[in-house]
Amino acid sequence: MAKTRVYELAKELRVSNKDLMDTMAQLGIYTRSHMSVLENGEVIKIRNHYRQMWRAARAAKLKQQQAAAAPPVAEAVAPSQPGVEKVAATGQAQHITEKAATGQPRQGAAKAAVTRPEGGAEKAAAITRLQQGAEKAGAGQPQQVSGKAPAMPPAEAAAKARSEKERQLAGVEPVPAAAQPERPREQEGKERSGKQAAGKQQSRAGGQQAGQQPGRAKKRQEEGQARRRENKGQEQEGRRGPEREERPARVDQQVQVLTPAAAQRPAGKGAGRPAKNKQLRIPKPPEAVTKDLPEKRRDRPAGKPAAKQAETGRSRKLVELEQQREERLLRRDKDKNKAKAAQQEAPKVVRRVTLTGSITVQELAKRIGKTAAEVIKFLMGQGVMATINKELDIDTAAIIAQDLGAIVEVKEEKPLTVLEDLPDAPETLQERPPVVTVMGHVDHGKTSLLDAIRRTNVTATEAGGITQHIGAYQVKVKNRKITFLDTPGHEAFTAMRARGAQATDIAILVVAADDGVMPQTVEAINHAKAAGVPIVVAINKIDRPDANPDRVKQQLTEYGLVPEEWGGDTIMVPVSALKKEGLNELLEMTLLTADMMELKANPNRPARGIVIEAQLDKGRGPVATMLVQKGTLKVGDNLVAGAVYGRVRALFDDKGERVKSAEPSMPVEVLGLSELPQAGDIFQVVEDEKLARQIATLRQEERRQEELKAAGKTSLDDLFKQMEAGEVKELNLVVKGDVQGSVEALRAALEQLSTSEVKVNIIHGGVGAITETDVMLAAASKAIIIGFNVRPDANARKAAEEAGVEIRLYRVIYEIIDEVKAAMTGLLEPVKREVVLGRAEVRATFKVPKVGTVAGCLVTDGKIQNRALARVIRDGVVVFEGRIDSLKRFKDDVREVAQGYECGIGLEKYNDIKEGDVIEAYMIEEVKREL
Ligand SMILES: Nc1nc2c(ncn2[C@@H]2O[C@H](COP(=O)(O)OP(=O)(O)OP(=O)(O)O)[C@@H](O)[C@H]2O)c(=O)[nH]1
Repeated sequence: MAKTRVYELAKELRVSNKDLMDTMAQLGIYTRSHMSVLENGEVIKIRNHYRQMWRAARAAKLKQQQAAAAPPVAEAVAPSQPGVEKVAATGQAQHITEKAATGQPRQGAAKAAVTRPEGGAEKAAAITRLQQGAEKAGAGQPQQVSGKAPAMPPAEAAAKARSEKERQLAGVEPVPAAAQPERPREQEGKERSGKQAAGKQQSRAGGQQAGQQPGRAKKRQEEGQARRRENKGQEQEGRRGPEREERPARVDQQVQVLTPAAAQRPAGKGAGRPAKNKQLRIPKPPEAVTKDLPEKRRDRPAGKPAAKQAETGRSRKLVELEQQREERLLRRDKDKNKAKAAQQEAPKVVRRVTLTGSITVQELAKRIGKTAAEVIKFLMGQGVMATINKELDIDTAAIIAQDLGAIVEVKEEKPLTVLEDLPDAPETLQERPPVVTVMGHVDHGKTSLLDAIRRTNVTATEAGGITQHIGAYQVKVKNRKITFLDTPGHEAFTAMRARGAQATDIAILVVAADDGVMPQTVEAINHAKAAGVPIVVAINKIDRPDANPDRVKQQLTEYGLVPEEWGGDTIMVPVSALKKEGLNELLEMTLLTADMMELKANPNRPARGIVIEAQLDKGRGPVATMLVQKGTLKVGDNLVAGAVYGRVRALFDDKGERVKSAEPSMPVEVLGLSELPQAGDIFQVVEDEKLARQIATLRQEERRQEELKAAGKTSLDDLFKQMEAGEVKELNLVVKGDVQGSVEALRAALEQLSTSEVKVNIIHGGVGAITETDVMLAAASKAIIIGFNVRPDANARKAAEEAGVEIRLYRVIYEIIDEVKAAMTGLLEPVKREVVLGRAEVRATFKVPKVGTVAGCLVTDGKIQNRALARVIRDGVVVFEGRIDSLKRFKDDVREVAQGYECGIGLEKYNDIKEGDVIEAYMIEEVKREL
């Protein structure tokens, strides 16, 4: 579709470019110049605006005209419709009389000037002639007619119509058809008094007589010629069939019954006509006509049969036939008008439409209660060619719907992948069990404690103990439940947090009373703190002779955990998992903490929760352990879990028993998923499987895209950019060092770098190599790992790569401080980037004395430069990195060899080159950092 430029639209709307651009600005459409291209929606909006302005102006003018035209409309006559004029022209004086008496249309006169500008001159002349003819025919006193209300000469009428049109276009109030109000009165008077208005034949005879009168012959001849010209065109139209006759009916708004004046019509041939023929049609206001009728129809002159008859002097028979035909058509018009009036009387239904995105023509039509054809027609009117299946953008659709009479509400559609977690009304919330995770240093007794709790509180009633089926279970304490996530360590914890999910309400930190606070204890504290989860400390192994709970308490204060008895707010319970001592107290304290947290959920809603773990079962397919957080999960529910979907086929509780539903905080094993979800994925019940599948598919695609990007994580290099963009307000760091002293020093120095814009947060500091756990914590907290004199182990490196966590390694403490500082101020050193120059494939190898092994190569890609950095790649693995030592073409040393040429390459201090290896030449380029 062709684009519309501002100046084109200005031309079309007949306004200046500046005026148009001013109006556009009012409409909120801004363009640079008159050459700017406008969107279709904008063009429609502007056109509609102008159209509305014009309508308003016309309506105002019409009102003024009506107000100015006293005496009442009933006395005015100015037949505006082709049918009316036609009847009059055939000499049917009584028609004119009736119409004049019912007062049709001064409006019509104005309309003739307004809406039929082109034909205005001719029409004015025709009207004048018709009136003359009618008067003569009716009264038989032409002298009186001409004396009282001299007919406007055609030229004058044409000029008048033209000036009327010009005024209209110029926005000047047109003068109401000044000469016309007098005529109807005359006609009416004459026709009422004179019995001469007896019928068509008489009037025709009158016309003929008048034509024979001496002195008038010339005038009649002129008029006859003018009429011939008009009627020629009309005759052609007449041949197009009844369609033409129907047109006035389309314009009509209502049908008026016979007026008293018409009822008193004298007897004659016309009197024998059915009463329905005397019904008058009131035309629509001019603007409606202008809108509804195409230009060519509006321009059409009228009065065909009268002129035709007068001109050709056809036989009476013919005229009668014609008259009958007209009557038939008028009857049809009347029926149509009746139906139309009935339609118009019916209450108008205004549709309310909510648009959420693009929509097809067909769908829009359906929504606004129109036919597709109506919408297409509207679009065509705006210069937009559309098919039924054309997709309309939301703005265009809104404009169309509004213009076609609907009330439109536009709502942007949320991406389908995001399932909104609707908040529950406070009154729907009910208390739910707390979800607890046990954390602590290795061998401090996490597993023993979980076991002891389970055995004392779950198995007590069941002989022979219980086999735990899933990675979570519930225990009962004083008729209240506590849910334990059986995932010792931080893996599940951090994995979940990395996905933005938080399953845990409370963390139980296990510290062995004989061992005290250890590195993983600190890690656990930092994890819990980063997640904002309250900690209940279980000081374990108090049965041990060397147990020293107070020392543990003392150590914990260093990490901000101060026991209640020392004035702090951390609950610390001495326990022995081995001896099952203090367990109830620990559980009670846990419940107390939960009470303070007021953990509530609405069980009466579609379930939502977290995937705790998932595995593929040979017989049962994907099996996921899920923790319901809100609502109740039921068998048969359709759900989406991360990027997978499914329908709950069966539910099993922590004892492996089949259940029908799972309430908030209940862990449950779910069967029926399409694939394996990931730990930490959020699951949500949706209405139907189709929607679930749709969301899951979109999420899969989204995840793929995210993996490709692997960006979005904080990195020191673009820290400043992220700070500027307001994306980063806190710089989270995980600091690992070789000794505790350096870690502490680093922590203090880095924290001091905090500014008003960015706070430096050391979320974890520890001694030893960078581990996978560090990476997981960093990933969950969007942190950067700083390694001082330590290196990441293989797993950590891999995990960091996968999670997109940045690990920065240093050997000098000041370097760390300087770099973080520089990153925060956007002044980091230029980035070094590798640029590959080219590749060469080794086709043969030669041993050259004193030089070593030389590779005979073909440059397959780019170029190879002498002394360039190079690496040898064998089966996709880099086996050597160094520099090109020699480069020869035949026996000559060359600086570079281009693609497609053979060459000999010698590598610096590397002779183990083999046939099939690829030598990649590259250089390191310094790229200036962009702020
Ligand atoms: N004396 C005594 N020993 C305990 C107690 N709790 C655990 N242990 C012992 O401590 C050792 C480690 O206990 P676990 O429960 O495996 O400790 P953990 O923290 O789960 O260890 P990881 O699973 O390796 O992280 C075992 O030999 C337990 O028997 C206790 O309360 N008293």
